[in-house]
Amino acid sequence: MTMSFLRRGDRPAPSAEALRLVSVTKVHGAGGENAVTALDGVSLSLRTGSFTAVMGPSGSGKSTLLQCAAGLDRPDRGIIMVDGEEMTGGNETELAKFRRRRIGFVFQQYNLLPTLTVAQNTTLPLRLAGRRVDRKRAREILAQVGLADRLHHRPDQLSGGQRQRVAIARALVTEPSVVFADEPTGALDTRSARDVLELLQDAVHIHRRTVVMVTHDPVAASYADAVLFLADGRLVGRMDDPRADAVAERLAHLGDEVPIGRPLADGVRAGV
Ligand SMILES: Nc1ncnc2c1ncn2[C@@H]1O[C@H](COP(=O)(O)OP(=O)(O)OP(=O)(O)O)[C@@H](O)[C@H]1O
Repeated sequence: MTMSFLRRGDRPAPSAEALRLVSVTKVHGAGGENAVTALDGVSLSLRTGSFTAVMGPSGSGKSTLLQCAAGLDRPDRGIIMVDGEEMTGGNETELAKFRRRRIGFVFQQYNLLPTLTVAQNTTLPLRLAGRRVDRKRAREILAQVGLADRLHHRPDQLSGGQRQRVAIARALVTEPSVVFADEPTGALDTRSARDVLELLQDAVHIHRRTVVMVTHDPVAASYADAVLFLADGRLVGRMDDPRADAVAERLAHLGDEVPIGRPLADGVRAGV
């Protein structure tokens, strides 16, 4: 990697809130006989410049949480605020605009466009948002993720780890308030996974982005500043400065826990 990254413990000063969820509920198939409550009154608050992992058993609602928090899906109830601005109001066009301005995504399967070059994939969100494409900035950001010499390659000429680094550059190019990563290391070998996780750490600790990452992997989660644990659509625990072995241990006992947080006057739960 070409970037250095700060040691854990070198935290930014306490600051503004990047993401807030208030009593967010999502029912898949609402009204039908197969309705599933995937999120059940989830409230949380994440500060700007934090790196949070979301973990929980299969079916606990992690992807649904990410999709709702990122504005890719709409909750049935509750409020989502990004940088103090409510995302949950408005129509589809407004929501898409909001997302393009404020949100970045990294997916497990990269989701790069195969016919575009690395540089073109990276700047695509700027073009979609009708913003000026600053090629120098794109080159800089690709250099930061170690791909300065791959600008004109196409995705099928890259390794999985390199593709995911393009996806990170693409997520960061718009300088979003929050980057959501859904199993970003799920398809990678150990070494490439470490590179990707270090880049996400850099985005947080050097560039003060806010990252929320869903993962099944306790080692990946240990790169975050904190882990939130979900079970049955509810937040049931939080671990600061997570170590992989402690995360694995907590995951193994998740079913034993009760939802955390006592409702506060404004409806936000304490402790999350
Ligand atoms: N489109 C859908 N229609 C019906 N039910 C759904 C839909 N999407 C998710 N669910 C259900 O909602 C619950 C939460 O799903 P979700 O995908 O958010 O869980 P997850 O924690 O991300 O799981 P995994 O770790 O297996 O990816 C599950 O019971 C799932 O079956």
